[in-house]
Amino acid sequence: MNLSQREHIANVVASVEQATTAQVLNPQGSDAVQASWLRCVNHHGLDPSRLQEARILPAGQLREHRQQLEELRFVAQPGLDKLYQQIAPAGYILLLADAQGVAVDYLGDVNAEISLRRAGLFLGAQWSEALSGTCAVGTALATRQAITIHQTDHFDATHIPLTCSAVPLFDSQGDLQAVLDISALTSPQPRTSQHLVMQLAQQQAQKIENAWLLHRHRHDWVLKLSRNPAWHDIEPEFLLAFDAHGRLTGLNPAARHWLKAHPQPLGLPLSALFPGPMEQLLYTPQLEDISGQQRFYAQTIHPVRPTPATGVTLSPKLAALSGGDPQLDQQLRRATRLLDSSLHVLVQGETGSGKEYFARAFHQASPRCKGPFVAVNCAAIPASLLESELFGHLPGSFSGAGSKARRGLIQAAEGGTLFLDEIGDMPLEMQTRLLRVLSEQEVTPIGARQPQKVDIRVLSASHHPLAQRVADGLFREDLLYRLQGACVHLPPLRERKDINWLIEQMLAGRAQLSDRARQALVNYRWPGNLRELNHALQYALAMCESGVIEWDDLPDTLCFVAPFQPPASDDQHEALLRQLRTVHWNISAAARQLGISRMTLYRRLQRLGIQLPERQ
Ligand SMILES: Nc1ncnc2c1ncn2[C@@H]1O[C@H](COP(=O)(O)OP(=O)(O)OP(=O)(O)O)[C@@H](O)[C@H]1O
Repeated sequence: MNLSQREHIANVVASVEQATTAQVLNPQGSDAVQASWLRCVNHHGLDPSRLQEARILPAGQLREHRQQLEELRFVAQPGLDKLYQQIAPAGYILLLADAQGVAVDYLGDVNAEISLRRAGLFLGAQWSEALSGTCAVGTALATRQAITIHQTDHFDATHIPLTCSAVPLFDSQGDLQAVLDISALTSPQPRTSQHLVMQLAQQQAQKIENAWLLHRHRHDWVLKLSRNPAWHDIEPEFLLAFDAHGRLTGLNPAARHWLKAHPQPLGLPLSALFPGPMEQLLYTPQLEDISGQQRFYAQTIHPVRPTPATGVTLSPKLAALSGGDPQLDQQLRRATRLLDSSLHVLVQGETGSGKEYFARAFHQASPRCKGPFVAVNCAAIPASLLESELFGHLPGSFSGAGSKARRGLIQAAEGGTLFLDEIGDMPLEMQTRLLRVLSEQEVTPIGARQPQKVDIRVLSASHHPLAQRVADGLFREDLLYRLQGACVHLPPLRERKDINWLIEQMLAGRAQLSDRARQALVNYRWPGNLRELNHALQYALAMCESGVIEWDDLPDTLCFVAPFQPPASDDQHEALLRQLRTVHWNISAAARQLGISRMTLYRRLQRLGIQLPERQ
């Protein structure tokens, strides 16, 4: 450890002590760097006297992080290249980090690779506050603000030669997804030397956000708005994406700021922002906002027609859910396209149609597969317990909370997927809390003052039509728009063309089906869908003794339904009577000849209405 490192550590320790005291008096008193040092010590348990080398993720893990941000990386690439050309001559490097602080893209001088790698200015470096202390990427992620962490602003004395300027990147849903960072191994001492670097990073970040929105919403209408006509074509100020019904589906951070009076702008109708019908608004070159206070130069980008669904290869984990049913395959192709996005997904389908089964497969196929899958049935947990189950609580925070803190299921799903079944049954006040979790990516356990960061993807399902719940005032519309970032619809079993495949899957080679039994299964309407089919087959497996499931082995509900009162039953009746007569009504002998058990034969007799002759 050199002298300047020792001095730095002493300074951090003294500042944190001082700030801790000051914070008691004035919680808002500390600046961003000092606030971060405090978080490092008090929240992340870091010790400034323990120097940490830069951490670089192994290639396998890095690949996963890169894949998760594939769409953004693809869109950002030209902008990153251009920015690097501007900064490279001055000795700077460029990093694109994901929301966990991992550098997933890197542009730097190959001649300085060894020093850059050692300093962590390299692909795969982990720059979260929790691991590396105060640093531009980590602190930008923690504060959701652009920040320069210059030399001794760093918490860890290892990093004090560096200067780093980072800008958070938000997607069109307002979620912080990445950080753009410009760094250098050495720099002049005054922090003002970094002012222009920060300006460059901010300008490029804004362009990347806009390009990402235009790419992601290419199938929507996008309204470009500017207050200044000269720059309108070059750099529009606000971007607002709308679906075909005129509902806001995405917006850039500037537009979000403009609409800050609406805490949850997604889902707002265009008519809430501008007077007049959508068809007219989208073709008007100058717009006045609904308050009549602001005028904009406007231009509309028309939706690109979606590419044919057949162009997508199904993810194998999702492909395993279908035996080739065209309706389901189409939904699975759509789901495959959603895997890498962070959109929350609403899964629709009748009871028992496999919504939870699908949700598990989706989680397994998604980049979150290493994280947990937590399923919650909102209707099965009493409303009085649901809140603490979901959000967790501190000891003694309500009567019955007990003396121990409890981690909620939302936090249990950290880094993974939360499946909220029967979400339509969630009480309204809890919907408000859930909305906050989704929009802020923070959860506040009951009784806690400080929210805690969470990173979850929510898949939800409901047998209530949610639009109707909204119309009845029982479900928050803004929450619905959050949850249905995308929808997947699972067809009912009666419409599926792959029932034979499903049957084979569920039987898993444990028995075969007679033709008649198969026919009954295929003809039945299956109000309970896959669950009912599974139960019927389990029942039949328990009943059948010969390794072949006969019609009689199926549950009664299947054998006595209208579509399957087989016209063949007269023939069957006659054939069975003939057989019984030839063996003189010896049930065991008849069963042997038919290759079925006596029990099955008795059930068959009962169904066909054949009475045994009275014993003499
Ligand atoms: N793809 C599948 N392959 C085999 N069995 C399946 C499949 N999908 C669902 N099942 C069976 O159907 C049952 C019901 O599935 P699941 O619980 O996913 O339905 P659901 O739509 O979530 O039901 P609910 O609406 O009642 O919540 C499962 O327990 C499983 O036995």
